[in-house]
Formats: sequence, structure tokens, C-alpha cells
Amino acid sequence: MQSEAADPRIDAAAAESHEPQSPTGRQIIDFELRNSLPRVRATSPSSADPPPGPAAASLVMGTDPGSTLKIVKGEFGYVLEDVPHLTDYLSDLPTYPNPIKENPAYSVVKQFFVNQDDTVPKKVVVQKDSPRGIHFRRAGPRQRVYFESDDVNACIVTCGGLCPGLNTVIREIICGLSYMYGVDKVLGIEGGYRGFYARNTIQLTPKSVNDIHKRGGTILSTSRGGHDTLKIVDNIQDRGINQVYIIGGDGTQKGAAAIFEEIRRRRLKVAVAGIPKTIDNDIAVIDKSFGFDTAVEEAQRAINAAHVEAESVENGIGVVKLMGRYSGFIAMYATLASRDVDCCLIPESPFYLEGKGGLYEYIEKRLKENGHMVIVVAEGAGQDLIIESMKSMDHEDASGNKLLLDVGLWLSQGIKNYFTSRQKMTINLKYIDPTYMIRAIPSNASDNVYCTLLAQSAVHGAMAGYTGFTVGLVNGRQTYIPFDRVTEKRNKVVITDRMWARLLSSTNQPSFLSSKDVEEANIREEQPKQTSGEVKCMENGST
Ligand SMILES: Nc1ncnc2c1ncn2[C@@H]1O[C@H](COP(=O)(O)OP(=O)(O)O)[C@@H](O)[C@H]1O
Ligand SMILES: O=P(O)(O)OC[C@H]1O[C@](O)(COP(=O)(O)O)[C@@H](O)[C@@H]1O
Ligand SMILES: [Mg+2]
Repeated sequence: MQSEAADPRIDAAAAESHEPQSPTGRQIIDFELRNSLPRVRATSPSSADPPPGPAAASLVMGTDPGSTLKIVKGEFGYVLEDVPHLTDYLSDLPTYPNPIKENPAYSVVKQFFVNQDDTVPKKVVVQKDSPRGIHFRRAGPRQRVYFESDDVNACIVTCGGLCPGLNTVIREIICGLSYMYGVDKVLGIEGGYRGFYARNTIQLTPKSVNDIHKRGGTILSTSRGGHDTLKIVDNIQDRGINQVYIIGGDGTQKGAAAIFEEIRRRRLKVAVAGIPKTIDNDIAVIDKSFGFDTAVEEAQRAINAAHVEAESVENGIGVVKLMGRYSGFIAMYATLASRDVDCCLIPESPFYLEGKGGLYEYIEKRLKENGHMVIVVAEGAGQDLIIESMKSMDHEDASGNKLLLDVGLWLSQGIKNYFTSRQKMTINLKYIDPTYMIRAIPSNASDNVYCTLLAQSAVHGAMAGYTGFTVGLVNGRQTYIPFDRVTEKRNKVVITDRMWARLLSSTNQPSFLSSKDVEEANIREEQPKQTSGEVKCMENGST
């Protein structure tokens, strides 16, 4: 569900590819970590202990001061946005054969280990002469690991709102560490980020988590706010934790990036792995977030109930509010799947109520045609209209997320008032708000499998010494994505995309957009992401 807008990073990289070519056709560029760690010279591959990835990398100023992107450039505009590795800032780390080789379940697999240089393209729709473009490192087990089983002291934390599948991810991290890598020291951090310094921890074992995937929510509980980087890293250091698995959404991954930077600054041998979670599917780059399919499937039940209520009375209107603070993916996909929805309102697509082409006019027309209708509204839709009518100030939650006014109640009351005051027709409106029901359920079968693959990919990555990454599905392949890339912008519905057009044609609702709105939406989509810092490659020895 990613729009494939042109990405300026490719042109910049392709244009600069005049650096000396290594035998493998990649630029070898020295690089210096931005936060003044000792100069690290990129070297060509050595046979003794193959480095954790392509022969060399150039560190690129990231989008935020202090962060860095590890870029490897190849021929024909190939750009690997690599993830950090412990050896970027710790030299002479010993490596060990991956214990999976001894595991009967896996030893039968012919090609179990991922090739060091496997990467996955960010864009799969290309033309004949397209540059190869941005790639991410492929996830999976490596021949050699940077932790001995008994040395691993891992922890898991869940942050932000609930989402179906949280417990499955927790379970599979623990079982993956235990069954594949023989790791038995895994701590559960309770209550989100503040749990590192203000709550108890629980020892987690495969036995203690055996059936948690059948339960919604998170056995570790969660929270918003409370991210204190120094306190968290102090706690990680004090407890001797050396692998941190952080499950959460866009806010959480920003928090994980801050933890990674501080750990790198302190030169600690601690791998930080993010697993993206959000029911809103608002995380960039990845195909979709775990739990999203379960949420869309569960939303059908609410929409079906609204449709039954509406079609069972004269001029029945069913209104269903779904989750989606800034991104309306659940509402859009639930509407497309249902076929019973006459209007879907999302945060990304402005609408208006009164006057020609407005929502009220459409409702009246639809009721005359069909005798009933169903409206699905994402909780983040119409906030500007509500604020106007209620003159309320913006409020935020403990994490800084916008606190929403209840668009479902506001819209239902508005529709009732409109038809009552104009005596146009008597309507019967039923309002259904299943939001928390949908995110508090356990994940369905396909999400359970997806959670397993995500969790195992995170474990493989941390054991192989990668760090500062979010694991995610990109074009159907598990990959390791730099934190910067998943946090630099929010994934949103593109209302000039074919998928939104499919929705409009399925509901026959008005687009509520003027030609100016469409033009502005197209411009927004084409504009490159404005980065706060300049993304640039540093040449050999220079900055
Ligand atoms: N920019 C940020 N830097 C550091 N921590 C953050 C940032 N944004 C959010 N967090 C922390 O991440 C956690 C979850 O964020 P939140 O936005 O509530 O949920 P989600 O990560 O699911 O979107 C909270 O504890 C919050 O304090
Ligand atoms: O859990 P809260 O504080 O009620 O917040 C509800 C919000 O959490 C979400 O369910 C998910 O938000 P996050 O993924 O950012 O945690 C939003 O859809 C919804 O707007
Ligand atoms: Mg979020």
C-alpha cells in the first residue's frame, strides 16, 4: 500500500556514482560516523570473517542531526540503504557459527542462510531504463552470529496503542531465540518504555508464553509517553541487556532510534531491533503492519450490523466509526471489502456537509434511491470541521499524538439535526463504534503467520549483529529497514491513487474534492519528502 512516487535519493546517488569502483562494482568510500566516533575505514571484503554486509558503505547525513544513513552504491543507480551493525562502532568482535546449523528442524533446509549481499528493492514497478533504485537488506539467518547463546540477555517491550498480534510477536521472539539460538534469558519489560525504569520485569520462557497468541492485547501491558532515553539506556546497561526488541508504531520506532543512537554513543554491544506495530497502518515503507488484516476483517462485523439495522427500517442510516487517527486505511479497506458501504470518510480526504455536492445532499439522494445507507468514518476524519463547530483547542496524548474529538457522535448528531430541522424525511440513524473491540482481539491466522516471520526476522538480525533497524515486509520480502526510513514520514492514503478511485466507484460517493484539491493532492504526492537535514554522501575523507 505504498505509493511509488519518484524518489530523489536515487538520482542524487546515481549522479554521484563517480567514486572509484571496487572489484564488485561498488563504490568504496571512507566514512566517518557523524557523532565523532573513531574514524572507521570501509574495507574491501576479507575472506577470514566476511564483514556483515556489502564490502563498504558510506555514511550519509540522515534526516535528523546526529542520525546517519549507511549507503552502499552499485552500478546502474543501485543504492542500498543499509542498517547499522555492531562492527560499525565496535572492532574485533568475535563471531560464532550459527547454531541453527545443528538444529534438526532447519538442517534439512538446503539454502537456509541468507546470502550476505541479498537486498530487496523498494520499488518493484520499473521501466526499461529505470535506475535500480533504493534497496534494503534482506532479513534472515546469517552463517555467523555475534552472540553466543549463553551470552544473550534479551528484553522485549510493547509501546503505544493495542493491535491484534502483539502477543504473537512476543511469543515468537521468545520461541525463536530459544528454539533456533538456544537463548533462555529473555526479560519482559512491563508497561511500555517507562517500564525500563519504573516497573517490574518478568522472565519470559517458551512455556510461560505458550498460548498467549490466542489472547488480544499484550501480556507486557503498554503505555504512551514516558520515553526517557538516558534512563532507559542506563537501565539496559545496568541489567546487562544486550538485545532489545521494541514492538510499537511510528512513535515507538522514533523512541527506538533514540535508544539506538545513545547505545552507539556509549559504544555498547547491544542490538536494538524494532518490530513495527500499528492498527492504523501508518508506518512508511513496509507493505502493511501486522494486525491490519485482522482489524479489517473484524470491522466487517460492525459494518454488517450497521447494514442490517439500516436496511430493516425506513430511511435507515448506519454510521460506523473505525480507528485511524491520521491514516484512513482501515476504513478504506473495510469499505472495499464490505460492498455494503455508501460513503467512507477518512482523514486524508476532506469533505463538507451542507450545500451542493455536500454529504447531506448525498445522503438524501441515496435514501430516496435505496431506502437505507451505511457510512463508515475513520476517527481522524473531519476534525477540522468539528473544531470549527465546537471551537475546541487541539489536545494531545502523553506521546504527543493528537487527541481526537468523536467524529462518529458529531456526524450522527449533525445528520439527525439536518433531517429533523428541514422536515425533509424521517430518518432512523444507528451509530456503532467498534474501535476498541477491533484492536483488542487476537490476530487471525494470516496475521499470526506474519507475526511469526517478523519476530523470527528480528531475532535473526539481532543475532547477526545488526542493530538500529526495523524489520518489515517490503514487496513481500522480510527486510531490515533503517529507523530513519520508517520514521521520516507517515504512511497515508493517497486520494489520487487508483485504490481510492476504486473505493469511490464502489460507494458512488462524491469525492467532495474541488479540482484545486485534486491538483494540490497531486503536488503533495510528487514533492520529494522535505528532510530536516540534507541527505548527502561524504566523499573520500571529506565531509
Ligand atoms: N519522537 C519520539 N521520540 C522518542 N520517543 C517517542 C517519540 N514519539 C513517541 N515516543 C514514545 O513512543 C511510545 C509510543 O508512542 P505512541 O505514539 O504513543 O504509539 P505508537 O508508537 O504505537 O504510534 C511512547 O512511550 C512515546 O513516549
Ligand atoms: O489508545 P488510545 O490512547 O485511546 O488512542 C487511540 C489511538 O490509538 C490507535 O488505535 C493506534 O495508535 P498507535 O498505533 O499510534 O498507538 C489509533 O488508531 C487511535 O486513534
Ligand atoms: Mg502511532
